[in-house]
Amino acid sequence: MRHAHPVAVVRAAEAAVMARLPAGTLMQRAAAALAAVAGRLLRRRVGRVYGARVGILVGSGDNGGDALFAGARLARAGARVVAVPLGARVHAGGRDALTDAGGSFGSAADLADVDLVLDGIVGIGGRPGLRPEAVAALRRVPADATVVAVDVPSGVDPDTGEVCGTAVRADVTVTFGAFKPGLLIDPGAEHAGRIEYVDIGLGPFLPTPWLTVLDDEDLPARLPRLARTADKYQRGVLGVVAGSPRYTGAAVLTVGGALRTGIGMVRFVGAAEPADRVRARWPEAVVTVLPDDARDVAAAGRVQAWVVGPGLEPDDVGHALVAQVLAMPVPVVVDAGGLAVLAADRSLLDGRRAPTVLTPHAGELARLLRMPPGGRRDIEEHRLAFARRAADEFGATVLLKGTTTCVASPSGLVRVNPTGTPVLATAGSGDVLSGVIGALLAGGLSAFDAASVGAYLHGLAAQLVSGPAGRPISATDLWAALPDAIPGRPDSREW
Ligand SMILES: NC(=O)C1=CN([C@@H]2O[C@H](COP(=O)(O)OP(=O)(O)OC[C@H]3O[C@@H](n4cnc5c(N)ncnc54)[C@H](O)[C@@H]3O)[C@@H](O)[C@H]2O)[C@@H](O)CC1
Ligand SMILES: [K+]
Repeated sequence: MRHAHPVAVVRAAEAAVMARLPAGTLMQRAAAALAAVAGRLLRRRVGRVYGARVGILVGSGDNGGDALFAGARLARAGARVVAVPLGARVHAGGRDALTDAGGSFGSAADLADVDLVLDGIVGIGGRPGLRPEAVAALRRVPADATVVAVDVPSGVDPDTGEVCGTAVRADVTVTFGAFKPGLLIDPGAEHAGRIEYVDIGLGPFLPTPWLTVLDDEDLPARLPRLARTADKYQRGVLGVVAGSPRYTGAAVLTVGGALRTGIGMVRFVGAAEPADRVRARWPEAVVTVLPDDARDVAAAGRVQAWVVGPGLEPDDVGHALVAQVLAMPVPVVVDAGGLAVLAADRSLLDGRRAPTVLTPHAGELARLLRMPPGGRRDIEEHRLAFARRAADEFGATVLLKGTTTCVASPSGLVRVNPTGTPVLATAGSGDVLSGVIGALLAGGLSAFDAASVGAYLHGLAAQLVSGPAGRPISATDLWAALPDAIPGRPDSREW
């Protein structure tokens, strides 16, 4: 599992480590690793370091210092290194090291033919946005040069991923001591490119992280355990309240997402039209058709978790359905039309003790939070902050969909999903996701695990069907790929 720490935490850990080490040790560790990555990239690009052309964009702080010391190492290996100062001063030790090693200082015009650029304009000490001289220098960097950001791409807010104005777009970001949240969340994540993490020894001084990213190896231990003796009821039963006479497909997609994630049974509860569609496509689902006034959802039978909302209309019937489901003392996923009902009547969450997972995209969250027009854009630019705020305000686990899906728990933890792909931006893919999360909840996962593991599997399934070329997919393609996205469970050996 990767984890990230905000700047204030990284600074405190750095101070604690620096107090125990000779001055400059951390910067040398950072510079050595940075030079190693740059050397590798140069060998891949031009076959060697000797004679390769390297430009360094140097700001006035220690980020520039890292870049200059790394540049000195590359110059000693024979690279032709030119540094372009962009601030009021440059790191003195780094300046001397570079010139001693045979590197030089020049102007932005000297960047015209570089193979690789080190972005040492600002790191964790920078405010978002770049000054005009930095923007002008970036324009002189050849479009095909390899760009390596030092610690963070300059212009990206390391704590939030926010970008205001121009920011460096890196091929690789070499980050020191800890991932910063802004490297993992768009738009910052997109600017960071591939991230190379360098351990400079901060580990013992970092607190338990509140922001994490699941990796492949984290999955098996986080999936519902499939005990040898479990019957279908013990394995988990999910209730799905979805679809309306107008939107019938959402019900089919949600039930399919749940069944293909692995579950004991799905009980579908809804209006006659979606119920017919579900019966026809998923004969394994147990279907209950509700009367027109939508009374008595609970009479459908016992379940361990509910999904409510895909394809529901936020009318009186929708309200009655969401109210009944949220009144039951089991975990509930609220999606789509269910979120619209909640936005209009937040009191439906009053007194609820069992876990709730809300799965809005930015527009739905703006309505839930009753933001003024433009709220959606605000949320997209500050995804982390709004996901956490909503989790706190609603006392629910909030999965904010988007370019980087963030899952926030009411206790302040966040998981950022690494498997998202733009091919998932297609109608119905959210309905499948709610079924996946519902199945994991019914299987006994916590709300936070169910939402974050669900997002992970959903993204991986999309990647599997769409392939490395990113072939277009439709939501129903995810059904077939879900079983392949689910790794072996730890106790599968029992079989
Ligand atoms: N503190 C440490 O222990 C270590 C720090 N390291 C490096 O040091 C960096 C932090 O260094 P600093 O604290 O000196 O801060 P930075 O170098 O990140 O930036 C601060 C400097 O940039 C200027 N600045 C701020 N915002 C700007 C903007 N938008 N445009 C242009 N200039 C701007 C400031 O006036 C200041 O001079 C890290 O990101 C990392 O690269 C590494 O050497 C590892 C060890
Ligand atoms: K930088």
